[in-house]
Amino acid sequence: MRTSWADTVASESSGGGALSANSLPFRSSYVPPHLRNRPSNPQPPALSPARTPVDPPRPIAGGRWSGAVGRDNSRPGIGCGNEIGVGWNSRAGGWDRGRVREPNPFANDAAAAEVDFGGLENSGINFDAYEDIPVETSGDNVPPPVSTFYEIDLGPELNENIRRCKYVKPTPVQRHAIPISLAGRDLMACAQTGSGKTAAFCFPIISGILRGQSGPRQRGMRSAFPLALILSPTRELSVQIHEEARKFAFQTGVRVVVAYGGAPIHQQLRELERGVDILVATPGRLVDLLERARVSLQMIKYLALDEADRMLDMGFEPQIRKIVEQMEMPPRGIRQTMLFSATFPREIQRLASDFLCNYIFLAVGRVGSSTDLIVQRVEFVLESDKRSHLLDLLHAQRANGINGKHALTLVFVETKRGADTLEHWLCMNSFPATTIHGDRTQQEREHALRSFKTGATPILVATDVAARGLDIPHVAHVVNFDLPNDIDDYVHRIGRTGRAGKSGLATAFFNEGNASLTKPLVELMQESNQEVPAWLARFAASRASYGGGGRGRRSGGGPRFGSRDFRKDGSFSRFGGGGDYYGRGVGVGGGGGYGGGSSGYEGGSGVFTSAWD
Ligand SMILES: Nc1ncnc2c1ncn2[C@@H]1O[C@H](COP(=O)(O)OP(=O)(O)OP(=O)(O)O)[C@@H](O)[C@H]1O
Repeated sequence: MRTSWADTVASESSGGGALSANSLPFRSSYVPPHLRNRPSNPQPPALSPARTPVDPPRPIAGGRWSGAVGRDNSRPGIGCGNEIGVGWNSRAGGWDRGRVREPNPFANDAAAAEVDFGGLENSGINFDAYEDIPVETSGDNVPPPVSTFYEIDLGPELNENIRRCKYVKPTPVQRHAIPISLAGRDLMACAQTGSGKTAAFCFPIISGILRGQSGPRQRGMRSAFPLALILSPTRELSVQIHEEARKFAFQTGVRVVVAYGGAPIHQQLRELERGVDILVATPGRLVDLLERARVSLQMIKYLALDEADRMLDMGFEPQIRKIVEQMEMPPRGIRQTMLFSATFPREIQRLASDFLCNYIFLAVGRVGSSTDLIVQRVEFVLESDKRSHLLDLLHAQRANGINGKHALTLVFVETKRGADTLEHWLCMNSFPATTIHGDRTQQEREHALRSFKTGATPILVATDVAARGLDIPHVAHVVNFDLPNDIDDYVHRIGRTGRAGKSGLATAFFNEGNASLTKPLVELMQESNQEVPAWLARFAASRASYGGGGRGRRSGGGPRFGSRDFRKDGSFSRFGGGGDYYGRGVGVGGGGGYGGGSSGYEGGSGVFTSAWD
């Protein structure tokens, strides 16, 4: 039987394999990391009564909120009460690893490595490609970056898992974001697609939980009390973050659970009942669990919003606001909040600042820019010619053997129906394809993604539900069969290729219907050192000359790449009270493609629902 490397390492680290599976004591109750050094407490936790924002959760003696005991003075939280407890709970020797029966989260990696991608795979992560990238930080007392993981005291278990993930050195966003978060600071971080943002927020959370000493929690309680909440806009992305976080938390005792819509809730409830330290969720399902009182946010210390600009976008913001402000979550300054995305329009930054306290703004590369590793091509294709043009591309790709025999191609279209008909047509023309969109059942969506990832159906036709965050190795080509109306959506879509330092190709079919995208597209291409076709440059110039440049963005004017941290714009009002910034009154609405169904998340009739539950 094949044994994975991670299995071997895991059995070595648990005592050289001395314990057989049969000899493992039955794990009768979930013991959170912060309790490993304590005598077991048979009493259920005293649940705090409902609190107002000025009445934070009751500090637990020696806990992070006490502010007096257990503080690591070398890394004080700044200004808002964020602070880090000392010491590695598991380091002190109280945790019996042999007690934890945990499926090996690295097992799928070993299986995936066996799929033949024609020599494409892991030719090595080339993060040197990011070395020269400009980095901007703003805010008070920004902690300095690190160069290696070992400069950061993440703890032995996490370091071991970093090694298992084969991460040799931190990516630029990790170099900056991890020390900032470990110092207890709130963070708004913008870094290019595929640059390692997931680890950048997961590592400090796991490390913080291992250091912390929160209140007790027992298995079988009706409500689960996670310490960290990671919200993401789509089910598939939540599943992916969960898988990643489980790898990072492997053998640490930190328990990660995922909750998302479209999947049976009872199974998720059972998982929650077994205890949870980090809850990864989509907002809709989370609200459901909160309303059923099956999850309580009272103990949340860490809140991370992945794809934060999407989470605070038009239509979604009220739900996030409800979760963050009306569901007993400790207020900002008590919890630590981290927002990550590759794009951060200024008005979304403004909204986001409501959730943050004296935060640091971090931009790795230009805000909203795309990585130079993606070769971007724009071709003029009439609507009526799109199918035959796509077929030509695919035939050429097949004939040239570009990127190996199982190179994956991701094709973005505007509508769910369009996705189905294109998939059918491709299959009829001997190009095995599958599709993912909001009208498919969750089971179908997950099956489609698996089939694509393994190369069984090397073409995936998708709506924007697949545009953000998905990390699918071997996507060699992204085709924008229908371009989005918003340049940020374009950035995220093409970011499904050219990840983790690898190169990729993105082809866009452009015609008069995409006129509003011309200017931002040309700007984006120029700043990513792409060759702009002469016809496109002329078209952009002619539109500019009669004032129809179009922004294709929601940003409401101003230079696109001016000040990155909106606090530097000078266009916001600043009120006292701990250095937070309020610029409300600038709406997010009005054009930009967010109501028209082209880039909305599966919102039929302008209603954004199905990707959210
Ligand atoms: N330090 C590292 N060394 C090597 N690989 C890494 C490192 N950090 C992350 N990766 C890998 O890089 C890939 C991209 O990471 P991730 O999905 O976190 O990117 P991202 O910045 O969140 O992208 P997106 O903006 O599209 O969501 C993943 O396969 C991840 O495992």
